[in-house]
Amino acid sequence: MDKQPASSWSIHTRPEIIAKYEIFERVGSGAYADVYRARRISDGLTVALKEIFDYQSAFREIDALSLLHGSPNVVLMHEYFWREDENAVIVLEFLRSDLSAVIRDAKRRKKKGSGGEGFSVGEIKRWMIQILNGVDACHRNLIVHRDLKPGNMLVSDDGVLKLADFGQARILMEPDNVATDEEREGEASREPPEVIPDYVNSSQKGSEGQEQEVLSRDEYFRQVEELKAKQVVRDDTDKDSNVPDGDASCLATCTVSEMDDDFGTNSFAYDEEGLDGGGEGLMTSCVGTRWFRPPELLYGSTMYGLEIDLWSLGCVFAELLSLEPLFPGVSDIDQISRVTNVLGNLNEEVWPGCVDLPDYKSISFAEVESPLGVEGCLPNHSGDVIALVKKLICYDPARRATAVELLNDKYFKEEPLPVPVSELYVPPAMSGPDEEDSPRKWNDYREMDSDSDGFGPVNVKPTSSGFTIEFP
Ligand SMILES: Nc1ncnc2c1ncn2[C@@H]1O[C@H](COP(=O)(O)OP(=O)(O)OP(=O)(O)O)[C@@H](O)[C@H]1O
Repeated sequence: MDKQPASSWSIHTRPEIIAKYEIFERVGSGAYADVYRARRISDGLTVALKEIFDYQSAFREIDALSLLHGSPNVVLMHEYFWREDENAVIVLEFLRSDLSAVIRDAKRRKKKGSGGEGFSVGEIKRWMIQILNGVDACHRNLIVHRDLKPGNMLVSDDGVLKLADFGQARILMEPDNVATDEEREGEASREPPEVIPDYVNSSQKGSEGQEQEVLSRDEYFRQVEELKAKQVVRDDTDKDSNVPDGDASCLATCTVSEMDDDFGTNSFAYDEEGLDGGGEGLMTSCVGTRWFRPPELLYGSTMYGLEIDLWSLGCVFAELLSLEPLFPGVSDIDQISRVTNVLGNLNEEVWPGCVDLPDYKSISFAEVESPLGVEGCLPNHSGDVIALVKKLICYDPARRATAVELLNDKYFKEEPLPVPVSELYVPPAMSGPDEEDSPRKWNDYREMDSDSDGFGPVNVKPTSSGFTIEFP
């Protein structure tokens, strides 16, 4: 979705927000959102204000973060602001860094010879345990994140990792709960309230305020198995059109220059393009970030489940081990080709049923005589850890290990043990303002966003309670 030219300004004109938050500099910008550092006026808490330009993406993020509220390895949503005809703004805990910066720094230190050979085994275990805990929380709640990558794993100064960016997440529902058309119409009018109260002191609640059901391990697996078997999903958030994402494949619809320009690190969700194939419960395959996208999506599947996150998890695991992306494809076809060179050709032997994938017949590669294997991508690593990565990086989604299965693996319990979180190294910010003392003030935005506002020059004057903007 194109950004509105004035979007990055609108947050500063929202009285309900500036009454509660002092907004500083923009700290990030993604495909669907701008993120600002801010201070909660009531108690001085530093927060991130995420202004989301896309309705569907906002709904997804709010729904998922409401369900996941209180999960230690998922970013905390304090509250959100939602008004008709305005961008949604969600208030998140502020985390300064992310795993991609941590990996980049480790790689830089390794190159300079100043920081050893990358992460220690104990560090890798601790990072992975945190990631797995976050993914397990999502999957227990039947939330498929659909865009797991190091850049979406935020990291606090003291080493706590939290999954973030749920703009592409889906909540999978059991078949019995799939809405009828009438129910969907009714739901279309359901919108979050304008402002939801701060969550900080509340107990863990679901998005509708109900107590969050705690699933037993058996119940969790039972639900996952049931979903795997039936593969029925309900999109709770397609309120605009009341249609599922459709069955158009990524290769059919997304192999355009845009896909080739992103160098594999940007996120895509093509839901808003109306990929309406009319199939009940289908999802788009055009999600996620190419380097972390599993084969089923690359081959155009629209019937997938939690397992897509497990493939991405495997890619992140491998990247922690080698400090290099596992499959850095430069196009979708190159992406599939890289996977094939490592895992061998995709056929019924390795994944029964793969011939039914929408794009299976339209993509073929020469026979790969001797695939590299995951071990070939991770030289100098133990057989144990490679076996673990292989449990995630395998063609057949049904064979991928769940997050909780991995967490229970002996690898994480044996020597060398995971280091304490406080011993994880988080690189200092490369640049940027002093967080507490010299925040960028309103006038900075005129310069920062001069290319993105549609207003022309404006006069911003601080006042005792906030600021005023004059449009000459
Ligand atoms: N809670 C937070 N604390 C600090 N910075 C954040 C926070 N959330 C997001 N950011 C920053 O803002 C950037 C964009 O946020 P995010 O990835 O959530 O937006 P998006 O538009 O959904 O992104 P994408 O293009 O990956 O889908 C992040 O890369 C990060 O730098």
